[in-house]
Amino acid sequence: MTSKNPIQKALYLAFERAQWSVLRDAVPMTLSEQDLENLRGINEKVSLSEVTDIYLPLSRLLNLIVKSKQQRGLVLDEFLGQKPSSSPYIISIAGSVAVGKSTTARILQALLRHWPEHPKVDLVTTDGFLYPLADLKRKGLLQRKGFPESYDMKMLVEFISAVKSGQAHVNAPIYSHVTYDRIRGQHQTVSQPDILILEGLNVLQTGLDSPVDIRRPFVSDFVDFSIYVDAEEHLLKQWYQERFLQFRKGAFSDEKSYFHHYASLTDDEANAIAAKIWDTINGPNLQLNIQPTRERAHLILQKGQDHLMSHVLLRK
Ligand SMILES: Nc1ncnc2c1ncn2[C@@H]1O[C@H](COP(=O)(O)OP(=O)(O)O)[C@@H](O)[C@H]1O
Ligand SMILES: CC(C)(COP(=O)(O)O)[C@@H](O)C(=O)NCCC(=O)O
Repeated sequence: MTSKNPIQKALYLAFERAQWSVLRDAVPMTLSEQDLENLRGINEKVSLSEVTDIYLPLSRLLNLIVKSKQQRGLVLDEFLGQKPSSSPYIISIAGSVAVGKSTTARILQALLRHWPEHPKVDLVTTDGFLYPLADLKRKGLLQRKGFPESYDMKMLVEFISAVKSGQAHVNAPIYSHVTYDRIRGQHQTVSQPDILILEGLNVLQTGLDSPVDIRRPFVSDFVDFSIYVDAEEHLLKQWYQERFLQFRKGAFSDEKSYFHHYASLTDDEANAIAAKIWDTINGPNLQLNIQPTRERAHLILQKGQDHLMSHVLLRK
């Protein structure tokens, strides 16, 4: 739990890890060896107990919530005397840089696909909606990457609005952590999924947080269920540094990598650079723009040491 800004517990039903995990007993779904193998492929560091204790109960809860929304849609269609129409159910996942949003999103995508009510689950990350690197440099925003002003929010809102309205094919730009930039000429097409998971540090932000046009719709206007992944900042900084070291050994060795010049650093040097990036960009962004949105979420997943989930908080 982040001690500096305690969560308003009165807003939530709070579950300790053990209380939450027993809810998995009611999951009428088992994972085959192959499923487990596939989940391993998402992130080999994620433990099996994390999947069974935390993510299976969560996928069951989400399945019940999505089903009830789908049933409500059918009732509305009958009432209006119209042909069955459907719009994707949108789940958003917010949280700090390096908290594990994309890992959480990919596990949930894999589990939610198992439910017969919603086999088509797409995943989009908001990184692609960062302005291209050249624009960020031109606008002097390189040291503000990840801050609200570094995203093309108009483009993001138009994207999510088009998906929600049931448009047949909607394109999203793709971001590369290797080139540190939007990939030119490539996009991801979203074609009427049953569920869309939208993952990014900004998905709970509104224009009210920064001096931009407050009349325009926000991402959250199109989101049906929002999740915030939370952890104390000293852990987040440590996870960021660990990921930076991993990238240094892997992706940074690619000549196209934006951080290629870091590939030859010692571990200590790389750690110091990652700490500085954290202290000057990602840490301030967390404190100013991300953590203040936490209590807008329907569900908060709280992580402790080793990424283990310690508490689950569900909005009453
Ligand atoms: N459940 C988990 N168990 C172990 N390591 C994890 C877990 N989730 C994320 N990580 C690790 O933490 C780092 C950040 O995760 P990532 O999903 O890339 O975060 P984000 O998308 O929030 O920036 C990565 O090195 C990832 O391997
Ligand atoms: C692209 C990001 C804004 C968001 O990333 P994510 O939460 O997906 O890790 C972030 O990774 C980033 O580039 N931050 C700027 C400072 C840095 O970490 O290089």
